[in-house]
Amino acid sequence: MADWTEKYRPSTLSEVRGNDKARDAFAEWARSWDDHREAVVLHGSPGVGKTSAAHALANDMGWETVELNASDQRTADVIERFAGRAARNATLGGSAAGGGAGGGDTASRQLVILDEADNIHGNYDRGGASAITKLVKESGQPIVLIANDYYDMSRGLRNATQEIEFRDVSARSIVPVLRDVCRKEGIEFESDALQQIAEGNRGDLRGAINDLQAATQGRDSITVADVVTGDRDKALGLFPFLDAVLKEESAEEALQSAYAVDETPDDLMRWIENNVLDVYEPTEAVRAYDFLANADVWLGRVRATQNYSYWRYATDNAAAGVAAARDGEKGGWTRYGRPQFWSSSDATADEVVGKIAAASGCSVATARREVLPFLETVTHHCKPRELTVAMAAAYDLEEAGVAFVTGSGESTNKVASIVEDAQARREELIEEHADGAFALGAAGRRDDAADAAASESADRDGDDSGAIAGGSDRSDSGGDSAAADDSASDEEEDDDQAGLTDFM
Ligand SMILES: Nc1ncnc2c1ncn2[C@@H]1O[C@H](COP(=O)(O)OP(=O)(O)OP(=O)(O)O)[C@@H](O)[C@H]1O
Repeated sequence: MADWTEKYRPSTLSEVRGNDKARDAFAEWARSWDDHREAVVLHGSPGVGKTSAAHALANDMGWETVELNASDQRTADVIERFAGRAARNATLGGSAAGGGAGGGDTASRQLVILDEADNIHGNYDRGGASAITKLVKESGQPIVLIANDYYDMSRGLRNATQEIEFRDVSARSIVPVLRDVCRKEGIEFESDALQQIAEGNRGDLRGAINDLQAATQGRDSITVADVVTGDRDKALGLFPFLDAVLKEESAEEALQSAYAVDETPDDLMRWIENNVLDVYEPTEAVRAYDFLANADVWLGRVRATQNYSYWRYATDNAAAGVAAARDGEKGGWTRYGRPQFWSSSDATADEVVGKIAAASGCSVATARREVLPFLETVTHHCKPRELTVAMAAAYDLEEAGVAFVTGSGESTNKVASIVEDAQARREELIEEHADGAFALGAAGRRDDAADAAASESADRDGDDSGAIAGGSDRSDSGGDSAAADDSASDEEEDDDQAGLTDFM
């Protein structure tokens, strides 16, 4: 079953509904691009047609597109390689003569589309943010930045761009889109049912199309009674929920059940994923995995952008999609298994907080409650990288530990390279400690050059015998690092001081 939001994505600007003013302004921006050469920001809520408008415009103009998504790693380097090259690829005779419905230069124009431009601080590294501003200022090709929240973009970027707001799509504009979809899919409808879906989606056309698809799954008509609204008032347990999705309920009902379970979409998806093969036939499972993969993409976007409004698209796919992948209802009893990652992630969590507690001299409870959330925030997705390396070195974390704290995938190259650098850093620190000890023994005084890192910790120890006491008297293995020395020395007064300086 194809995803209707993709199947019915507008292919020309005239099919983008409900934002006529924005659409006209956008077309005008493109037509006059050779005169002003500025990038444009399309901003507005999720699912109102910004990305569709960008692709539709390129189609209308006969321009190619180059797209860089939030899920791509958008460091300065990557931006330069992908977008920069395209953006600077201006033709020598780059004027807009001929070609394309809008008169653009089809032979050479490339529309550079950058998604999630408002997430520059949270998601891009610093190099990425300034690379984008530079790109926008120097581009030889038209650039469209897409953002949910215009004012989350840096002032520099805002000043360097034009701006077009996409408003929430009114129910009045959503209903005809739903009607068109029904006609194309051969589905009879009660107008009130479509009206109800439109109103329930508060301006989000993508959500409305998803709901229509869920509600009409396996039928050829839709009535008001088919459109379930409102949450169930009782929280639903996980096992009844799995029965609902994998065995009993229609797509629409399964979606409502998902809303009634008191779990995040990430966890729901893992439960479903972990159990689907015990219930589904192979052909059903193939279809179900397509939806789970989609759900995973949306969850990735949530993690990358912290935009939790994408959660519902993950739920649409994981619950309604997986239910729709089933051929009819199923019976019987199934021993549902708990997703395995939970126990291992609990074990990893215990190990990580144990290491933090040992290195910092605080209790495990404090490490869990006070220090870990702080580390999770400052090293989210391994950014900034240097800080993540320093943290991994300070607490001697393995890949599972780094992945757990940062929320990055354990098997990624990024995490592996961070752990490698952290180990190199620990070895350097150990060597530095040894040098300091040697210098002290040979010369009878502290050698300035001997140990910049160890001197700080040794001095804080208040122990002039220096690096030897600071470096090797420790019984715990984490004591080799300067960070462990720092924190252990201060443990009595302050056990929640695992600040940046602790492991820098
Ligand atoms: N204004 C619209 N007209 C027609 N279809 C739309 C419109 N807005 C959304 N859609 C439908 O919803 C889908 C998603 O829209 P699109 O990706 O363009 O939204 P968006 O505003 O870019 O959202 P996001 O910020 O989440 O990327 C489209 O593929 C299309 O099916």
